Amino acid sequence: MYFIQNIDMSDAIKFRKMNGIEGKAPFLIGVAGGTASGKSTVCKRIMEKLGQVDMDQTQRQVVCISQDSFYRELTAAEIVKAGQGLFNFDHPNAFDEGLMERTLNDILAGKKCEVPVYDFKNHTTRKDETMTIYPADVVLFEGILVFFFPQIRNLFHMKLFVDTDSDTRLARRVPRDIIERGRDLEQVLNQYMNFVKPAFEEFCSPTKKFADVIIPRGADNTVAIDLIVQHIKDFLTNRQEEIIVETASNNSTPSHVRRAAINEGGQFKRPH
Ligand SMILES: Nc1ncnc2c1ncn2[C@@H]1O[C@H](COP(=O)(O)OP(=O)(O)O)[C@@H](O)[C@H]1O
Ligand SMILES: Nc1ccn([C@@H]2O[C@H](COP(=O)(O)O)[C@@H](O)[C@H]2O)c(=O)n1
Repeated sequence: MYFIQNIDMSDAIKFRKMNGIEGKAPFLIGVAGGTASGKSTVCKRIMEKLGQVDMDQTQRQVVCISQDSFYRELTAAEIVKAGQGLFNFDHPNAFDEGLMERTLNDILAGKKCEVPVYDFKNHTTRKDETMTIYPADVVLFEGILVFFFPQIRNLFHMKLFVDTDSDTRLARRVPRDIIERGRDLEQVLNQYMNFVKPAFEEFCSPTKKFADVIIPRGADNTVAIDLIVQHIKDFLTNRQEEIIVETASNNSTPSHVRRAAINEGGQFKRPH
């Protein structure tokens, strides 16, 4: 107890970040659910309730990544089909599973990562832009098929499924795709009937059975979101307590040396 009271908390957290790379992986949470079920909104609410949204992204303890970043590059012929609403973006083959798995493994190893930014209007990733994901304690990974691929599913420490009824999802998807994703009404409805709905039934809905927590009604379900937030807070508190105890027993390394050990490669390393 004496040790704990004499430790500067901010130093302790930095030390855990340096240590965490070689020691503890971030807590990885998968958030699946049908299109427009509210996956992104649920993740946003979780981040808000944890006070993470207005924070500089290099300082965040909790970060969120979308599976949309991992749509694979299309061939010229596929891009033409996509423009006509004839490409199936809801099939598992539309994703770059390898890149997704490598990125999540890098995140679990505490590395800083560059994640593609997806452009729904052109059906491609932006060539000139990536999003930097800095090491964090908790990482949310959301998308329609995040539980479909066993190698990826098995990486999650906690699995959430956002379960919103399909009429509501369609009613949300139509205006979103027209306003934000550059589609017209006919395109959205054709794509929904030909690909989105059948693929949801074949590939997404069956993955609900893998979830630890099912969230009916998505972001409207404040009780479920509060329970999840409390679970994350407990995890962060336990981790901080471990840091304090470890820092106390490791106190031979002065704090200024530990801080200086944050190297330029974006990875935090233990001092030699
Ligand atoms: N509980 C809700 N009530 C009303 N609109 C919502 C709700 N949740 C999400 N939306 C809206 O529905 C659309 C899809 O939500 P989003 O969270 O992006 O879904 P997903 O990430 O599952 O595709 C967005 O325009 C969002 O603002
Ligand atoms: N070029 C693309 C790529 C994907 N889609 C649709 O996006 C949906 C997944 O995103 P959510 O935010 O809705 O989870 C998926 O259902 C694809 O049909 C697209 O329309 N165009």
